[in-house]
Amino acid sequence: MNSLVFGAGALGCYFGGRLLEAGQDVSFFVRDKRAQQLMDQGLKISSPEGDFENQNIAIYTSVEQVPNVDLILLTVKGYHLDSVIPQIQAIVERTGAFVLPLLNGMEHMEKLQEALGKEKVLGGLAAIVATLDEEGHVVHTNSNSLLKYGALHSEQIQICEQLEEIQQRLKSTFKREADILRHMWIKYSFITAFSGITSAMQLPVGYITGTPATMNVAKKVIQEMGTLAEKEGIYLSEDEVQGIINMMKSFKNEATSSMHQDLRKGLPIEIEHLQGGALRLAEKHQVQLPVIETIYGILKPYENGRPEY
Ligand SMILES: NC(=O)C1=CN([C@@H]2O[C@H](COP(=O)(O)OP(=O)(O)OC[C@H]3O[C@@H](n4cnc5c(N)ncnc54)[C@H](OP(=O)(O)O)[C@@H]3O)[C@@H](O)[C@H]2O)C=CC1
Ligand SMILES: CC(C)(CO)C(=O)C(=O)O
Repeated sequence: MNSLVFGAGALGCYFGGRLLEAGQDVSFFVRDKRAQQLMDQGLKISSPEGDFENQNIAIYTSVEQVPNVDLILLTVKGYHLDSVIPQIQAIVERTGAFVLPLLNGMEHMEKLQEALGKEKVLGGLAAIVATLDEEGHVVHTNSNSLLKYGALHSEQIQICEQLEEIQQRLKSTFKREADILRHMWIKYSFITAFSGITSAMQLPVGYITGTPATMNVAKKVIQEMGTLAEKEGIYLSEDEVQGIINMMKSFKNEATSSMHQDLRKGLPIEIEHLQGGALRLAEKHQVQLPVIETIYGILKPYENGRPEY
């Protein structure tokens, strides 16, 4: 299988690196600055699952350079999505590749399906805590990594089977899920609470789990996301809702969301893609999400980085 990682940030380099390590044919679609950095420094991963380094990765910066690929791992941020869709579309039209998006959230799914056709877009999510350091190397900080994927159309069965075959050679866990949309909604519910509240508090998760009033806010966000999931045809059981709450408790007190980390660094945040996306879906279904709406309102000024005043 020949894969293209579109967006060589923390997630793309981590999973792309693991696929390379397993002997897969992998290339990276990047912008000029990142291309230079990867050519100068190579791809490096520092991880509890094992360090990895490759000094000679295949890099493309224009759609015309991309060879025949079977799978595109889409690992840009939500706020990049609209600008990359035409490029993805051009690659898919020429190569027939399937797209496995690993972005948090759900709004990208409909946009990608509209642009590429439902048969081309798999379901997927990533559970990992990773970031790029100042040299552009991946730093993976939790103990393991998990990539979940699954078919959303009968034409995707074969590519899922091909992904399953790779698993035994991978240091990361790639897990095929029959009900991938349910898993995506669980992750979306978790991240909407986790990212929104850690960013609004500007404090790590221990201040959610250790403060009953704040934990109550998290529970309300998760309940609101449950209501939304149900409107989208995914019923989250009480056990699943409790599982999402437990997920928050499983993090070390000092851990925090990537949104909070980005906010601290003055970088853009995925507020529109995550909380904004939930509100747009709520409007479509005519439901109210008052707690998410409040968090969205508090964080919106930080959307493009810390405002100067
Ligand atoms: N990091 C994590 O631990 C996790 C992240 N996620 C989700 O995964 C997604 C990606 O996150 P993450 O990897 O952290 O983000 P990063 O910011 O590290 O990476 C995104 C990459 O996309 C690249 N990109 C943007 N536009 C283009 C373009 N036009 N062409 C090529 N490359 C482009 C950026 O390149 P450039 O350098 O040029 O800006 C950047 O390297 C997000 O939705 C996030 O919420 C999910 C689970 C865990
Ligand atoms: C929770 C975490 C770190 C990993 O799944 C994540 O997705 C994020 O903070 O954006």
